[in-house]
Amino acid sequence: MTSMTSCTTSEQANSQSAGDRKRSVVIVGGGLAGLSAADALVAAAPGELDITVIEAKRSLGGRAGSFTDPQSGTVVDYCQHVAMGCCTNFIALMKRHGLADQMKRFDRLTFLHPGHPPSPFQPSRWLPAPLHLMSALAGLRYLSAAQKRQIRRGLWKLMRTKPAVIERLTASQWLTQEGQDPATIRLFWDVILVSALGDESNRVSMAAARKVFIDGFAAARGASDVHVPTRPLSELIGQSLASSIAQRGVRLVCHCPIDRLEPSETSEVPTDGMHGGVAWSVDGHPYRADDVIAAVPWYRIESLVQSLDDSIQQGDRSKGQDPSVVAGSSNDGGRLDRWGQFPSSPITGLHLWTDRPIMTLPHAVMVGTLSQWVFRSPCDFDRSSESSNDDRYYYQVVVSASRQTRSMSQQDLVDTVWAELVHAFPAAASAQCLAHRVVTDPRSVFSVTPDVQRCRPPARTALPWLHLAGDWIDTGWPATMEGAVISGRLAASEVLLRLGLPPCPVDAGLPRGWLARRLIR
Ligand SMILES: Cc1cc2nc3c(=O)[nH]c(=O)nc-3n(C[C@H](O)[C@H](O)[C@H](O)COP(=O)(O)OP(=O)(O)OC[C@H]3O[C@@H](n4cnc5c(N)ncnc54)[C@H](O)[C@@H]3O)c2cc1C
Repeated sequence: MTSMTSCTTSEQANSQSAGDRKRSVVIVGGGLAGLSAADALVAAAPGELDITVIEAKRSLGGRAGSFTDPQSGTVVDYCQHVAMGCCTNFIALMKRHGLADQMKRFDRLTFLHPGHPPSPFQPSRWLPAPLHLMSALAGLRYLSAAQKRQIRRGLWKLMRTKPAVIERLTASQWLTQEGQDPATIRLFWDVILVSALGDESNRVSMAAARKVFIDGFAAARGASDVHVPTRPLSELIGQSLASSIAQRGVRLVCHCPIDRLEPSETSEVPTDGMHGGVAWSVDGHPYRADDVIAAVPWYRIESLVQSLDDSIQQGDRSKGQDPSVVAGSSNDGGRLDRWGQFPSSPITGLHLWTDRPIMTLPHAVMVGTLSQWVFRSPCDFDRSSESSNDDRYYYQVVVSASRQTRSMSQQDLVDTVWAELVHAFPAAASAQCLAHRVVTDPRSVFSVTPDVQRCRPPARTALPWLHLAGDWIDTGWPATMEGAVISGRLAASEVLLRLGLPPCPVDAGLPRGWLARRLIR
């Protein structure tokens, strides 16, 4: 990509003379949050800002990335990502950059339980939300009539319950309290929650769970559609999205880890009486800017801002503000040591290459098995497997909150998953698994526990020049591409407010249907 530079060739980042100097913004971290912040800034103040995104790795996109399989040379995602229809800010970002057609939308899922025939799950396109879910729920053949009644009762109660009432409870506490039996929790609520929140119902906050079921299913038709990338994420986000943002005038610097952030002590960053900041690269290069957005994961932020800890704690920017909305004020949300300690949850992607096709469905949700989702090669959706000329067929099985796999050998894991696939897809019985690769990121996502939910900071910090982005800040969303994109827009808004410009809007989601507006509190 021509618009990207590496650390050593990026001296021009600070080279403008004072006279023609534009106000500068450095964004540390080139994942979706950092790219979204750059996109929002360049759109809100075209030509007015000197924007640089600095990324530690050789490529952009962060966790939404891919690797090259050394055996076949094919590029596959570390882990399959999907967005739901309710992820309107992420989808809008892709649309703005002409990439929406590279995500394929599915309004029908298939649930597979080993003891039952396949269950299609397709919400009605005609009934108003939330009634549109009823026929889909009725079609889940592995649930008994009594379990479906329990689920309908639970969903009804959830619609009538305000998030504040349940924010201190875990999902399993609330579900048990509301009379959901363990089998119903395991076969229905957990199936959705573990894949949407990346963690189990006995850990995640019920308020986060409510968001999944209300915003992701009940509030609007189309909210539960899944959008699946048809190209590897490294191409879609790391290259196409990043290039498009660069073409609008954003400088991208890769392979340049930032060591620490400091306030600027020099007049090189003349400001409105407020100092800017300096992002120091590990090789000692200073990137000075009026505003710095730290768009790194929760487990990296502490080391970056360590030297600022005191000033963040003592900053007086919160004067006149609600203390609960300013990171660095004395509430829990401002405790730097808390952010770094957010618990994480692992997700495992099991990549399998077979000698023949094993499934014709594009993807399926697997229930009551170690495997949770299986995807056919997303690049293959528009071709039937039978007509593909490739001599190997690629599948990915995803296991979220995969702590239980830690005690399994890789071979045991592959054997277990393969046996589950053979049971679910008879064609797999005659197929040979030619190669496999297991990729587990132990810090895939932060766990949205009730404690974490209370401590997530806003984009604004007590230091006027420093703003936070990343899926872990307080966006109201769990660790998702949507949360990352919103966080970037919130951080960009802080920069714009300092410039006296209006903040950039955050899309509030799909409009609720008339009945949903009446029923959902
Ligand atoms: C296995 C897995 C499966 C997932 N599945 C889904 C899914 O299906 N749907 C969904 O919506 N979301 C999914 N997610 C979550 C989604 O990937 C993340 O929420 C999102 O990508 C986070 O973006 P981010 O920019 O906040 O953080 P990141 O992507 O982590 O980006 C942060 C960037 O900062 C860089 N960085 C860190 N330290 C420094 C430094 N010192 N200097 C410079 N740069 C630095 C990192 O290299 C990285 O590129 C999944 C995540 C994982 C890991």
